[in-house]
Amino acid sequence: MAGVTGRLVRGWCLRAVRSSLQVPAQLHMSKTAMGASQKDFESAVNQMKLLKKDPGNEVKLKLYAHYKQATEGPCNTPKPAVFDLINKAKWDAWNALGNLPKETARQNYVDLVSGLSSSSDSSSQVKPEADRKQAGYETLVMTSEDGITKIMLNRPTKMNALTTQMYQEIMLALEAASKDDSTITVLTGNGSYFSSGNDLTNFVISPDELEERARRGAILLRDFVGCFIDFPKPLVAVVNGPAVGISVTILRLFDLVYASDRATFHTPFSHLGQTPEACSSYTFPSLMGPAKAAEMLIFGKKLTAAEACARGLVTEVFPDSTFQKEVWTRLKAYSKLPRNALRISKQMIRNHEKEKLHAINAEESRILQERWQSDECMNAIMNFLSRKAKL
Ligand SMILES: CCCCC/C=C/C(=O)SCCNC(=O)CCNC(=O)[C@H](O)C(C)(C)COP(=O)(O)OP(=O)(O)OC[C@H]1O[C@@H](n2cnc3c(N)ncnc32)[C@H](O)[C@@H]1OP(=O)(O)O
Repeated sequence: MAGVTGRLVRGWCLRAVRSSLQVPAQLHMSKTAMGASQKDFESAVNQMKLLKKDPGNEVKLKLYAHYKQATEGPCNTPKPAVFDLINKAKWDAWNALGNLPKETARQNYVDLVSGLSSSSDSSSQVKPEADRKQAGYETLVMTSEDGITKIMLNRPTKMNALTTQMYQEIMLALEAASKDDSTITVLTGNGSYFSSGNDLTNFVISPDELEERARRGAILLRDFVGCFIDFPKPLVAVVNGPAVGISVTILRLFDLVYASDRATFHTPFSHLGQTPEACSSYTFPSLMGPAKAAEMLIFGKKLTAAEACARGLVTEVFPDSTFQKEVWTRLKAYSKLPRNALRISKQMIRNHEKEKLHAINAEESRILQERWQSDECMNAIMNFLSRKAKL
């Protein structure tokens, strides 16, 4: 395996802390945080060994921190060096708990494990409707009003970068929206960004996991994009700010794309040692011609909203100061149109290409699976995570 991969993951000693690194997707800190006995805690630690599903780094860190706090008390070890990314992230998470009492940390750990166990009991990937409402979404805000279901990406402090959990929640949200009684479905972002694309910390893994994680990543990508290809109702992107990577390429699978004049459109795949996804290797050249598509997808040229509109990727651009008001007024009017007519017309427009898009999606995902294991890709991620490079 590539040397740089080893450096990237140095310190993420999964086996040593295995029991403390598995955290549920639905985290609920106990309000009665003093109740878990040492026996409950030990049993929770043992339960972790049986879990198969990886909940993602962000949640793993939370459980790691509570485990350390419960067993060792407040963090008083030296802060790891800035390039020791994994150990620094772990140290930060533990240190952030301050003087949280050991008993509270123990209870929180038990609660976390219990949530994870119940979520991993579910064998099907898509939960029944009632369950989903109960579980809610951690990374999205989903609302339904005036015939419009709005799915809002909700990690504003991370520029709505897409974690594994987020991809999964978006798929669940789309599935729910496809079945609800709304007319239109909207995807937008909370905060200043629409989305900064794939969360690059998704790549923080141990070297021996790389091949398997790349394989699972490719399946996730294929399924995620597949949900957009098959989405049966009018789908609208309300691009409230800059969009990067997959949050740009996916736009061609929407029926309307409204953008603030503050939005930019950036696909820096080559800079990241990666290649296009979301069918953009086919949809972009057919939309804007191969030369303009190459400028974006191969050379990573960042477009303004006006340029993206001129290339047909954006339907209409609005001044940022009136963006929300104008867009939602327009969408509310559209949502009063006959629902079935809208749906059937959308399907008539989209159905011609569906099969082809699924084949392209599968091929792009396969190619990315290889790219993610390359030195080029790992070096680029390393540079971003160590703050040597920004787009
Ligand atoms: C399984 C499916 C895979 C699909 C394949 C998809 C591919 C892609 O989407 S490729 C595109 C990937 N995205 C990027 O390369 C963007 C990386 N981010 C940046 O270059 C910058 O963060 C920025 C230009 C988007 C914003 O810069 P700035 O305004 O200076 O803000 P910060 O960099 O300080 O960001 C605040 C905070 O958010 C974190 N963050 C932002 N984007 C990402 C990201 N994509 N991945 C991980 N983290 C991200 C950033 O690290 C900061 O975090 P803190 O330092 O903890 O505050």
